[in-house]
Amino acid sequence: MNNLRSTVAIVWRIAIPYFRSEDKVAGRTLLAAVIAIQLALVAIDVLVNKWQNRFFNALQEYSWDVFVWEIGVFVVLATAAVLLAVYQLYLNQWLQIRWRNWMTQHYLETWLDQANHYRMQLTGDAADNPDQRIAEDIQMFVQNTLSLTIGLLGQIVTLASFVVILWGLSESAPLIILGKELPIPGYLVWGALIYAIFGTALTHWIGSPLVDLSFQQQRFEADFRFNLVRTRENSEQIALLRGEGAERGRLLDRFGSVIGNWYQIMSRTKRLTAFTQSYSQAAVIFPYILVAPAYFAKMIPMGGMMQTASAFSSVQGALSFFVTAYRTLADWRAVVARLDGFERSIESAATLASQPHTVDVVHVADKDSIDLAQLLLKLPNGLPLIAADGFSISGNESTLVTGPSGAGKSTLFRAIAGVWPFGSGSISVPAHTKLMMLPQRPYFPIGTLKAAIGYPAEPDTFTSDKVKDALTAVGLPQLADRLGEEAHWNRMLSLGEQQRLGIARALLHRPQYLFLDEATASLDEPSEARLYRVIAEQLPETTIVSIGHRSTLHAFHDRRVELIRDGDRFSLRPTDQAAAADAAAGSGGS
Ligand SMILES: Nc1ncnc2c1ncn2[C@@H]1O[C@H](COP(=O)(O)OP(=O)(O)OP(=O)(O)O)[C@@H](O)[C@H]1O
Repeated sequence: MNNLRSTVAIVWRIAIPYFRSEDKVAGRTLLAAVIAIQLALVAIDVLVNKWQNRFFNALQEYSWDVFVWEIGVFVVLATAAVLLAVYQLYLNQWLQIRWRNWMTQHYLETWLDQANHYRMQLTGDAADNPDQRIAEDIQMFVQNTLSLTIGLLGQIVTLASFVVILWGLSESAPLIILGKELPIPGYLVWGALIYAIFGTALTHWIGSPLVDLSFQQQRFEADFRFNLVRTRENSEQIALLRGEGAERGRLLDRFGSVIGNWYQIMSRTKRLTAFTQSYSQAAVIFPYILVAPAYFAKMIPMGGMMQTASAFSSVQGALSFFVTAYRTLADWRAVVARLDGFERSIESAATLASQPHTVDVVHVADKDSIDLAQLLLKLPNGLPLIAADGFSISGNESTLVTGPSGAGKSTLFRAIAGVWPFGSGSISVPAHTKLMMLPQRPYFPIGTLKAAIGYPAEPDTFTSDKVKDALTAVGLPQLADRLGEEAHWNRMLSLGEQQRLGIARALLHRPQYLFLDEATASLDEPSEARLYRVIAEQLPETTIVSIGHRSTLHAFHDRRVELIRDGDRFSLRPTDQAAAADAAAGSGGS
């Protein structure tokens, strides 16, 4: 029960924002229309039930005129039912796509907001495969929430309407057992109720493991798909390493989980279907058995018996809603749990950035330096990585950061960019200043070359001439004629070419601070030197901060700082101090 209550609370939390959003008028109107049609359909069911009484009595009494009239009545009722069903589905689908559209936009916004997507990965992300949650789970959530709630509402109204009819029929067709009349008021209603309670309890007992199995199935499917995408993305490496065999094994391993879980679902579903099918087959005959004695005792006519059977099946059907919808309910609860986990994961990634014991990145007006104060960067597991205090990167003073591999140079850049939350202390950066980070392997979205270079700006932000100039400046004039070509540029260009494109991006964006994290390391030294000269010429106002291991880079920077080991962490020191520290350590050791 608690479980059900918490699921309903979660569904409410996930579903209600749409009906309060800017699209609320359309959403609420469509929902109201779908509900109104559902109620109208129940009303038609009630009319058809009463019609059955008249129709079968006309048959029994060989009354041709009444028979023809009732056929006409049926045609009208059936036509109305068909039209209502068609428009209910149409409006339902319309509501689904609007709701899904809103939820997808909302999820994309919060997931991509303030690097939440990145922090979610860092924290070991409880929400696996966000792609699946956004692409598939939202769609399933919207579709199943609508079908289940509208279905449930329809069944409640059906129940209320038919219980009254069935109660009345119980009086005209009293219960007769072994020739004796048993005066139980509303016995047909009680019969339907006991039948449905028994069915629901057994269904739940047999089917409850399906919720977990369904959750796992969706996860395994998403894992398998994600690994296929990774194989496709890294196909060159796999081909060069002859890794196809290993890859096949790994993929089949993942697929094995899909299959294994599916077999469990099959076996559970088989048991559940065996029960639900027997249950609904028995439900066809059950009301006839109850009222047959009264019919054969000639206490009710044929029409009365047919009406009773149909009313009984409506009440029993409504009461057995959970039996028939169990499989959908199991899938739906799994989807609800997955979306809930995703929302929580985004929320904790967002709060992680603003917690008191994290790195505080403050934007200060009227200053032109980046200052690190009492900064201690940590790994996600809490171990210290880098300490820096009273350290500044002044505007217009280019800095080269060096240090051993794994010392935390890239992490320092991540912290300055405001995406590394683990640690304490503060980093103040000038307000309204454009910082740009260029990693060793720049990212280019799949699309036109022009859009890929200008990323993350809108594709038309830079004129084609400007982009061509930038390409020529970085030594890629041969790409200048291909600006409109769509491709997967990360896969198509060499790493050196990608790094040149990265610099072209910086030339277009003209940031005040440009952080180059081994962003030219794949180029030969003369080409690297040429690129640094181009940056200095074309971006004279830009402060360069580089990470690099080559000594040839020294010439292009005003000062050097080094990360040197200091106990369990690395400290940031200007190289003259670092050299002194090294010398001291050396003399101490000898
Ligand atoms: N997401 C992460 N989760 C856990 N540990 C991480 C994560 N990112 C980085 N690290 C660890 O932090 C340490 C510093 O990594 P970082 O990439 O900053 O080093 P680096 O000095 O730039 O190294 P290199 O010169 O080899 O590029 C490494 O030990 C790395 O394994």
